[in-house]
Amino acid sequence: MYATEFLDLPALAGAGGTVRLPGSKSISNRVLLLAALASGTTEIHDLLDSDDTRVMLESLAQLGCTLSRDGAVLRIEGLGGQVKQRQADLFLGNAGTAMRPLTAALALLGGDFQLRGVPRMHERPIGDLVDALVQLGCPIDYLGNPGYPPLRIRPAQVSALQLDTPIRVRGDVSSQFLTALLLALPLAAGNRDVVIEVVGELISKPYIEITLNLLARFGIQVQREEWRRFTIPQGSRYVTPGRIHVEADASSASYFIGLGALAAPLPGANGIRIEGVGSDSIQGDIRFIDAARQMGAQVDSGPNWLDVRRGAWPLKAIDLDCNAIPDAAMTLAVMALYADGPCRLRNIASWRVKETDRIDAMEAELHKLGATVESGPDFIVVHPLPAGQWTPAAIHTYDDHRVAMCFSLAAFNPDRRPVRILDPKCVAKTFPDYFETLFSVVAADEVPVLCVDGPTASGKGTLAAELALRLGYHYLDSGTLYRVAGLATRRAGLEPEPAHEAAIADLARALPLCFDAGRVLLADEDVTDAIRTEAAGMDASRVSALPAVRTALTELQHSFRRLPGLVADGRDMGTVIFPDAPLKVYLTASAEHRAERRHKQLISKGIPAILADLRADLEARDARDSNRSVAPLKPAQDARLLDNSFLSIDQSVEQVLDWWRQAQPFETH
Ligand SMILES: Nc1ncnc2c1ncn2[C@@H]1O[C@H](COP(=O)(O)OP(=O)(O)OP(=O)(O)O)[C@@H](O)[C@H]1O
Ligand SMILES: Nc1ccn([C@H]2C[C@H](O)[C@@H](COP(=O)(O)O)O2)c(=O)n1
Repeated sequence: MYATEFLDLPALAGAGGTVRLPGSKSISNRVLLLAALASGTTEIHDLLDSDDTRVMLESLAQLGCTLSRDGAVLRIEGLGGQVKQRQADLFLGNAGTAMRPLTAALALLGGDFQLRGVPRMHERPIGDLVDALVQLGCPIDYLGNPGYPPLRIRPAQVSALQLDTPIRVRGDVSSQFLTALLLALPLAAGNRDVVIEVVGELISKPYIEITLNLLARFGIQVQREEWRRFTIPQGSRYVTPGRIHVEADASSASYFIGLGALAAPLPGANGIRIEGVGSDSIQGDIRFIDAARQMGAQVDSGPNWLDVRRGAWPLKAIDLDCNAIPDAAMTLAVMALYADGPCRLRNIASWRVKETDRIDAMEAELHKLGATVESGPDFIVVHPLPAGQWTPAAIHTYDDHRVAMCFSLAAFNPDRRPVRILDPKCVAKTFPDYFETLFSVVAADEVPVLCVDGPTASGKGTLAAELALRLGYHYLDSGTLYRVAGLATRRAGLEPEPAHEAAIADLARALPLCFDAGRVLLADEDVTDAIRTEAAGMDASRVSALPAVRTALTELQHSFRRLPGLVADGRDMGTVIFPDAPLKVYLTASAEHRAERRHKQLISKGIPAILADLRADLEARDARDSNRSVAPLKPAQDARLLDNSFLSIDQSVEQVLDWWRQAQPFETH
């Protein structure tokens, strides 16, 4: 996951390949609650691991559920309709799929519970559900604003519940209220039928279908009359299915369906294959494929896979009732930028009470890209954005995972503008590895590189590693490659000198090198410390002066240039290896400061060192590195010079980040 302040997506040029998506959030949290309410052990396969499922799991554990993990399998010992802990203070983050169903279940289980979440959760309505539960006889108090969490649930007597008349609940604000009642009320159906009636037009019906489907898997056969009346038969009892599999998230699939529809195919790949969800899906958002087809995508499907390719191009404009696919429909709003006319997405009032007011959010952010957008209480119209009119934008994500994910599709714009996603870690709600997955199937014409070159002990490695962390970029410490080549040379019994140039180059070309969690492995041997000695540095400097060795290591260095970007440090990053890098920094410090730093560094590791010797060694190394015939150490013509003799590490980092920001075209509004 990218836990950076922002993530810059360079202009993307094409897509192709296979993705396997994480489990469905809606299914995961329903299954967790049902497994907890049932008697016996449920084995859940491929459960989503994300913020929203984590808060549900933590709550169930607090209530006394025993949970155990075995790889991708989670086992839950069900509570059999009882909670072990009758008092608990539960934090549910911003997970509506946890807050609503747990409210209903805990109201019926009897106990003293407080349910709270993040500030946005306290702005998301729950009054209609609470009204229905209070009408039943469950005592629930608002601890903040009436109609919204946080809540306090006090013990109710199941025998005293008012079950003679149907329980009435509104269906036109959030279908989660009905889902919550359907999941919980089997607890009260021991001696009588329990009837729920929906008031108003029920929205997001496919989510109710998921609920009914999963209830049936846990032994509860709800009788449905239209979408107005639901009867839980007398004697209903949760029965664990023993083993249950969570299919991949159909809403998450929408980004990759959109990607296949709008991205030019990569050579050798036949569009995008999505694994884990397909035509057999019980999720309503699978119908997103119909919308994508209407826009021109070619979609083939099997029971648990989808193949998506670009069909009509530009995409075709649509005018669509999106009530059944509210979450996935956000993806359509970004696809609309590539359509042949304005796209109208209707019946999406529920967007206003989701993680953020999604209608306002989408309008504001699409606007930043340069698009013309109109909106109303329950619709949005997005006009296509022609070439020449795209603006590089920093997309505010409102702590809303879907805003972050759908706007990644804007990086395919014809003007080749990069897109900045602010607070990219918000995707952790449902798809923590979204951007990593995206980068595995897309290509950019130009992956940005930030180069840091300079003499030894100037602090290049320290600076470059921190920059990579802050930007979410890959990191190449090119000196390591020469150090390992030097070590391999010694191990082969060779002197690092021109007489052995061809043999050393052969060794360098075939180095069995692997980087693993900050360690450097050479043919499975950890050589991290062995290559850091002063002698190893000197050997590295000597092999690096051999032209054939430099050529042998060029391809390996280029292979580090991967999405979303690279920070590379060395001697010739800006001059030879990545001459097109948008920012090159030449980092220096006086020999005196560098020798002192190295001295401190070695002493802190318990390695004895003499300051004067170190200074002499580093000056000798600088002289060799600067005077060799190929790729000598020198600033690139367009490099920014930074002497950090009197700067702290933080000051150097901030200075370079400042230059980096200046080199980017984003305006942060
Ligand atoms: N601006 C700075 N101020 C003080 N100390 C620094 C600064 N930058 C780096 N250092 C310290 O200097 C030492 C050497 O830094 P580092 O290893 O990053 O240098 P380098 O240029 O990558 O060296 P080499 O080329 O030999 O690999 C480290 O102990 C580091 O913490
Ligand atoms: N791009 C590079 C990186 C390193 N070298 C050589 C020269 C250095 O003295 C030696 C070790 O590098 P360090 O780990 O100290 O950065 O490797 C080079 O020629 N080109």
